[in-house]
Amino acid sequence: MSNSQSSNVQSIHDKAPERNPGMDFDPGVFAGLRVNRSAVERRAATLGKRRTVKKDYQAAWLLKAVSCIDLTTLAGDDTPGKVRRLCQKARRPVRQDILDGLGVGDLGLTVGAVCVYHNLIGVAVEALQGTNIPVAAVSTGFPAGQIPLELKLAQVRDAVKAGASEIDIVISRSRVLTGDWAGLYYEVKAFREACGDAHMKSILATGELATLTHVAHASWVCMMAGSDFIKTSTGKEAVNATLPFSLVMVRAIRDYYALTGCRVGYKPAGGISKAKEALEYLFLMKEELGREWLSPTLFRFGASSLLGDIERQLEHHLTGSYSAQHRHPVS
Ligand SMILES: O=C[C@H](O)COP(=O)(O)O
Repeated sequence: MSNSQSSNVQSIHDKAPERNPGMDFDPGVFAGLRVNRSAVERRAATLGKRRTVKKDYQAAWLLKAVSCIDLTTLAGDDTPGKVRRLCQKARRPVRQDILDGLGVGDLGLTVGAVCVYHNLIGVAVEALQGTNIPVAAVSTGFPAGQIPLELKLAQVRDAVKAGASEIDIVISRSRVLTGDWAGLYYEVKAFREACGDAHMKSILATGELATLTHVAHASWVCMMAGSDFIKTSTGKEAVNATLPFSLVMVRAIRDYYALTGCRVGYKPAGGISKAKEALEYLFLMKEELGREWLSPTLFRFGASSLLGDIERQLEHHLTGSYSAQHRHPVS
């Protein structure tokens, strides 16, 4: 792999994060927007098409994907020990012998963040001391969000106090399903204020929003209310991240940028476990938003098992058994 390819992976990780100040609630901006499902699905299908790309570029893109992972554990059997092990992996996500084999030496490569439940924030903060890896905490009654607003706000403030610098909030799906866009805006804005200096990612739970038009409108409202990232799913819905949901959301991000000049990040999450899928998402970001969004400051995968497959594919890449099914047009 060339020096410029490997330094690209490291330098994107050191950029300052973007912030979104939000804007006044204005339903006129999105009310007329309707999403054509079949057009979106046709476009999504093209992202999954196989084409070949030079093996060196493939490895560089997989390393970039690693730097964009929110390495996640959100399970009932999470323990302090499990979170400490995850943080160790976050510090050195790819085995040194693989990096040496790729010719990139000591890249200083880490994942984008470690994402945990509220009660394990302190453990993760301690285990990541001395690194610049942020701790992300899921909040506001994750995953369903079915608790009172005061409890949600208290949870956000508490997570920040415990050391989380990224807060993944869940929106109230009922506000979307009943068309209460102003209610959604003021709720998310209150979360934004409770986050203080922490970054806020708003989880739409797209699989529970009934229509792609709702996904587009909810994306707009969350961005207007000051979300730094919009995120598809909790990983707990029946349908989580998909390319059609992603297309709708990144196009809303593109249009919000055109209107406000502000870059909002994107986080597909839930069920993304294969290197090939990661490449499809990177391709989507590059095609729809441009290279600027191919950075952990503006793009994250929420994933608990993706890193393992990427590491396996990088290893296969070295041994020459990198499978044709993983070739994909990402450069
Ligand atoms: O936010 C992240 C998701 O909960 C992770 O979902 P996953 O376990 O399907 O990768």
